[in-house]
Amino acid sequence: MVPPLALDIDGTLTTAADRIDPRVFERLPAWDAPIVIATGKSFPYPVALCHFLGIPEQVVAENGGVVCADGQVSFQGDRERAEAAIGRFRDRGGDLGWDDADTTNRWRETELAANVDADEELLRAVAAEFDLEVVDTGYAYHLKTPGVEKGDGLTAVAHLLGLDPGEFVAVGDSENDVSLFETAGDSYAVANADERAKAAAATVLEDSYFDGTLSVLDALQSD
Ligand SMILES: O=C(O)COP(=O)(O)O
Ligand SMILES: [Mg+2]
Repeated sequence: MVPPLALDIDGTLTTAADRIDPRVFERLPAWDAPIVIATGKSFPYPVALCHFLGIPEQVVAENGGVVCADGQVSFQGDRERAEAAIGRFRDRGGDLGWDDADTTNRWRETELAANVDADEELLRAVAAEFDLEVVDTGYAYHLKTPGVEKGDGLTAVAHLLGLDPGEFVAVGDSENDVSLFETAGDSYAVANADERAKAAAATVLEDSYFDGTLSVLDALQSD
């Protein structure tokens, strides 16, 4: 029997070119245990991924800010505080680095994100003034409420599914996956992972991006 999975998106289900690896569409729907998609992206992205994979909408979005499973959704974190902080960031000349549509933040409910080209030092200074924290995923800077974490989201989803979070195997690539690795029973960092993720994972994989994730799926299926 294969274990339930907690999978990050960016850097983990993607290629080096930031696309979903096409093999995700073969392997995830065929997985014979629950899958939780745990991401820093806003809620519609993992929901759409689950929808088009044809798997249940079991999702941790916004780094733990949004949790969805069993037809229920809950929220943690203070978007208004993040908005106030971004107001001050802009007053001091900061720019989040998105276009007018800002599809990165448009549907965000509990935190806000800046482009990796944004002024990190200014963002961190403003975050400290508002008792917020900045998480660097390598794909964006997330201005979030401390204590809201993917790992707690996984615990919430697991309980909704009648599972223990320790039954899950987690795969991820960046510091926003550290809590996921600490919560799951086993954890893997892909080879492209940042140093914090590598230090927190039980195993650092030889392969990068979805090649690394696939090596975990193959090994779990042959156990
Ligand atoms: O939203 C991000 O910055 C990264 O998303 P991820 O958690 O799926 O890697
Ligand atoms: Mg990632």
